[in-house]
Amino acid sequence: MSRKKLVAANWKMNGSSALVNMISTTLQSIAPQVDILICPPATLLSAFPTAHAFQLGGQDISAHVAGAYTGQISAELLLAAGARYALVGHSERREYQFETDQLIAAKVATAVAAGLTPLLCIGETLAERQQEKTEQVIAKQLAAVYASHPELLQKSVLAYEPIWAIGTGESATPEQAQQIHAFIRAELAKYDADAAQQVKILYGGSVNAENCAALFTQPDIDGALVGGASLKPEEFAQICLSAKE
Ligand SMILES: O=C[C@H](O)COP(=O)(O)O
Repeated sequence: MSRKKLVAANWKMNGSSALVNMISTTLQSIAPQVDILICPPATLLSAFPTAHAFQLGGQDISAHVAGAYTGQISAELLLAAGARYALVGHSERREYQFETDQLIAAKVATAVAAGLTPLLCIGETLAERQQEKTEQVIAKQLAAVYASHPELLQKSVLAYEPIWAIGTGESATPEQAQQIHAFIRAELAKYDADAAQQVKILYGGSVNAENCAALFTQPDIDGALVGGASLKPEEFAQICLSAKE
């Protein structure tokens, strides 16, 4: 099964209109050759030029459709601002905003119902890895979303982000990542065997221009979710080019 690679940028709480312009210019010639997604802070979504060959995404989405939810951003608002994807369940939201598996499942369903592609993030902490609980943790995170709603899988993209590798400079090795990606795909096959073969599973955690090529050669790694390196247009462009088939 060949899956086209997707390289996604998560700017987190960084960025500026100057970076929007720089990245748009830098990616102009690259974007048609590889699937690229930029997830800037929501306030910058509308700053992107309307004609661009990459996709835009939100970094989060409300589980609610509309209403009195101060500070939250609905799927409809994201769509109106040009987004076609939304990150859901990033570990920083699970940790700092206390997001539960149940809330994350509701957000995935809300995104799909509105026509946004959810990019669901999963992964284990260092302590969980050291206690050999990685597979158990990931199986639970996946089951929370797909066990009762397997139809959501064919509309999803996933990202495996070991929390110990995020922003630390210590990426998982290609072999470590591949092992977990294969496990994720096997778990997903329990819910929808066809969709499990087609779903893109990105790797995230200290991806940079040096380590991306080796990660992209692994059979179950379908791209990357890039944090820090996505704020450097030239380096991000190199990562995107490495993903070219
Ligand atoms: O969403 C992106 C991930 O958290 C990875 O961040 P990083 O590339 O800075 O480690």
